[in-house]
Amino acid sequence: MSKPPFPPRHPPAGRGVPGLAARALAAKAVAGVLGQDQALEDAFDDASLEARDLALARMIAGVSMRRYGTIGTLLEKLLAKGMPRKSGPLEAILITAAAQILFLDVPDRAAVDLAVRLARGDDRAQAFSGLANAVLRKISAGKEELLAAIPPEADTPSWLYKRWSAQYGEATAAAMAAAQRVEPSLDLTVKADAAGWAERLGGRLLPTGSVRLAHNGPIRALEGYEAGAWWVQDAAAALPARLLGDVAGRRVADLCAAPGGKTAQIAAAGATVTAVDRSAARLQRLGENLKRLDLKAEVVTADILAWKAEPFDAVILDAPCSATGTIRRHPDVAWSKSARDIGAVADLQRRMLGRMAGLVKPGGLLVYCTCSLEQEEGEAQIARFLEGNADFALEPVLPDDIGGIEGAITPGGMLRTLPSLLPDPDPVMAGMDGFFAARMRRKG
Ligand SMILES: C[S@@+](CC[C@H](N)C(=O)[O-])C[C@H]1O[C@@H](n2cnc3c(N)ncnc32)[C@H](O)[C@@H]1O
Repeated sequence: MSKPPFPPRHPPAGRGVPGLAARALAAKAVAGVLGQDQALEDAFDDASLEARDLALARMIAGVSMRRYGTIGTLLEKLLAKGMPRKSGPLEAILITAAAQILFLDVPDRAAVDLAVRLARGDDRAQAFSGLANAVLRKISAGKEELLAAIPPEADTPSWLYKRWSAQYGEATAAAMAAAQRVEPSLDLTVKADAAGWAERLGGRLLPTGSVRLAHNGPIRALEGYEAGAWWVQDAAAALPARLLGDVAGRRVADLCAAPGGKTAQIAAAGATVTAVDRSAARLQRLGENLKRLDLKAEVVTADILAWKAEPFDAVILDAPCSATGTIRRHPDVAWSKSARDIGAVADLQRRMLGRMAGLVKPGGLLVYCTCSLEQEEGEAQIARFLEGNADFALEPVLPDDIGGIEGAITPGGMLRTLPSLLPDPDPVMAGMDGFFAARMRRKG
């Protein structure tokens, strides 16, 4: 599908028409991802909507991106002449309206009417408001039949699906694509008494130690948030720091640390942590998170490609990556990345890893991790690192390190979680992000 032109000129706020402002914001957010590679979440940062409308806009935009492949295929089928050119926000309006009709509990009539109003309110889209009305009514009238003709993998970009089939095999790629179509649960890492918090919050204690809740409302309203008893962290994201073992009393460097999920884990485990990140804004969030959790770390704003320090007992490097493992939580990532991005981040990761040897004491541990499903950013990086650093040896991940999920350990002894792991009869309670981690020890 073509990308919507920019900037979309949406009507001011649709004052007086209930629900219009939420739809306008959802369409703007989707247009931002598709046309400008903006992160979906950034669209909601400065939005001045009431909490209810903001939540609705987020939900509509989220499902629009999660099911963008399906919706795009349908629109291509129904628009005989393709998406009209120079139609401004029309495409984003259609995508977000189709998402409501097909996947949300919103009256179809309201979704269609508000989409037509939005189109009429934009000088580039208004000529196509009749077309929008006709297409959306067709979707509403034939939804079951239209959806039945689209395969589940349509919601994963084909370049990515091909890579996953080649890396993991067709059946696993299909299971991963299917898992990403479901809005995931909320996972928490707790400071202490995970079983007690699972019970108190009506959640479930996972074998890995995380607490899982079927919750998609505001986080701050949950018990224990203000008291700093837990933080939000996908079950898979909580595993790499566990590979450091017992860090109590150790000096540990957390590199590429913000917003601090792993810093909090390591500090809560009793280590003296140095958290390094080059983004001051993200480190500010790390500071706020640690303050709420009543945890401490030395915080350093620096580029780790240049940063020097006395060697540590252990180092964890959570390198910047293509983030393809986070698509179930951030479905926009699927549509804003390309194969080229993988090559670029892999090169940066290689350079970062190249500096790690000097930061680990003899006998100390190095854990490298990324939230990517791409082997160039994982297994291949470690193979290259070990080839060039004979004083490091892989220390294989053991089932006990990760709550016994043997399916997450590669034949080579590295951690490789997939969205299709942790199956559950309730799809919302299933799955985990795609993460890679390897543990290496520097010879003493
Ligand atoms: C995957 S995120 C880290 C997530 C974090 N470890 C956590 O668990 O919450 C990657 C981080 O790398 C940081 N980063 C990217 N390039 C960097 C560099 N050259 N030096 C230091 N930090 C960098 C980014 O600012 C970003 O915060």
